[in-house]
Amino acid sequence: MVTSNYLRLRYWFLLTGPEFLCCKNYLLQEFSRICRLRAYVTNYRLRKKHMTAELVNVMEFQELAKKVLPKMYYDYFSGGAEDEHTLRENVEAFRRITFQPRILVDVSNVNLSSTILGYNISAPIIIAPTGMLKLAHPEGEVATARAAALCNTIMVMSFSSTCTIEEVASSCNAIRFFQLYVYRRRDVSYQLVQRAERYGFKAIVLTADTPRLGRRERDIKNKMVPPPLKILEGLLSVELDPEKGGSKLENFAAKTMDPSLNWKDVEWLKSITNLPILIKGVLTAEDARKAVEVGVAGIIVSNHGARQLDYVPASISVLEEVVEAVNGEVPVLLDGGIRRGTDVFKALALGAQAVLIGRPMVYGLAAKGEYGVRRVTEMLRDELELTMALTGCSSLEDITMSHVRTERDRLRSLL
Ligand SMILES: Cc1cc2nc3c(=O)[nH]c(=O)nc-3n(C[C@H](O)[C@H](O)[C@H](O)COP(=O)(O)O)c2cc1C
Ligand SMILES: CCCCC(=O)C(=O)O
Repeated sequence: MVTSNYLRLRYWFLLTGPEFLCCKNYLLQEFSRICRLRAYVTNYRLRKKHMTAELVNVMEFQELAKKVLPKMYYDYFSGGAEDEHTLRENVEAFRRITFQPRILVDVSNVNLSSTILGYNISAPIIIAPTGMLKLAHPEGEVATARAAALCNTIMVMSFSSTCTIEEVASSCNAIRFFQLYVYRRRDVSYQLVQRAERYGFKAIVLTADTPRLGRRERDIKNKMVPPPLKILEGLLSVELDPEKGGSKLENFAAKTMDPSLNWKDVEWLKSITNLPILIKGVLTAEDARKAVEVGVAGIIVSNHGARQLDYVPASISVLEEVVEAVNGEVPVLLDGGIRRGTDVFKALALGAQAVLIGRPMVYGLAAKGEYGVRRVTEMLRDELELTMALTGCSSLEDITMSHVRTERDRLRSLL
């Protein structure tokens, strides 16, 4: 207990130091200084020790992230809702899809380049919005954006960011989309949409699966404390209930998120921005049709990395029916559980135009900063390229449903 509190303080001070220096007590200040120093040294040693070891896949980044992060933060990043059934399913469902490769196809040139909403990217692999990245690395969202720029891909910046829109925008020339949470204080969401547009973000990604935060029991146990969200500086300050136990993040979300958000609000969003709007969190054909009807520019099939409602299906399991319902009217993207280039291929085969990657990017960031995010992106891209070569696809257009065998196919063949 004492050790875990000590660790919590140690890393809290390391990452958010200046905010805490309001403590009047001299002893506490000294304690904080020593804690930060010790955390810095420990972290540095751990990073250095693993710096030389070659990591060969994104799961190894997760192992390294687990070693370098304090438990509270690793649990926040890696955890899911309640029993974490969907968390496991997101990964397992990919494993149940197998390949039907074609042979004797000329694959001496494999082309992965792709276009999303008119923006050219090097591969259909983009960075999902993930909140509070300074808990993973002191350079947080800025390092992530720089990696996106180097890999020539898109970064979706989270509304729950520990850097400001301006910091991220001025850090590099990455193609950036802005993920939006609609707050009870609509003026806060309004202001941030305006700023994103002004600072060159290319699309708004409206997350629609979070009227309330899912029950994340690891965060409850750890009494997860969110860091200051710099993105909200000057716009909103939230007083967390000191008496309330459990996850302070949950407390924060309950105070900020607008649970009344509904389909009509997409009209409101369209009225305040000229940017294309993608809707994130679609899991059914019905909602996909509604999204098309209200005029969104794209759909992201997602269960929020299994962090919201447990026992929803793995996102890959519902992709086919969403794609059928959308009938090519807008692009369909997918996230959740992608850990291999083979997973990316499977999603593309079932109709996704691109995929978003959440946790692996965070693990890359935690383990090796900007370089780690770049390596994760490159690893997935290289694996996708190899998968294409070995299935007989030299371009993304060549990838079809006939290259994979799903559970649906297996059931059909039994009839
Ligand atoms: C630590 C963490 C923070 C997240 N924060 C956000 C967020 O701020 N906004 C959002 O729309 N989705 C958020 N997500 C969900 C991701 O955008 C994405 O849907 C999910 O991570 C994909 O699953 P994967 O982690 O298995 O790749 C978060 C996910 C994680 C793991
Ligand atoms: C209050 C929301 C935090 C970011 C988020 O969406 C997540 O942790 O899944």
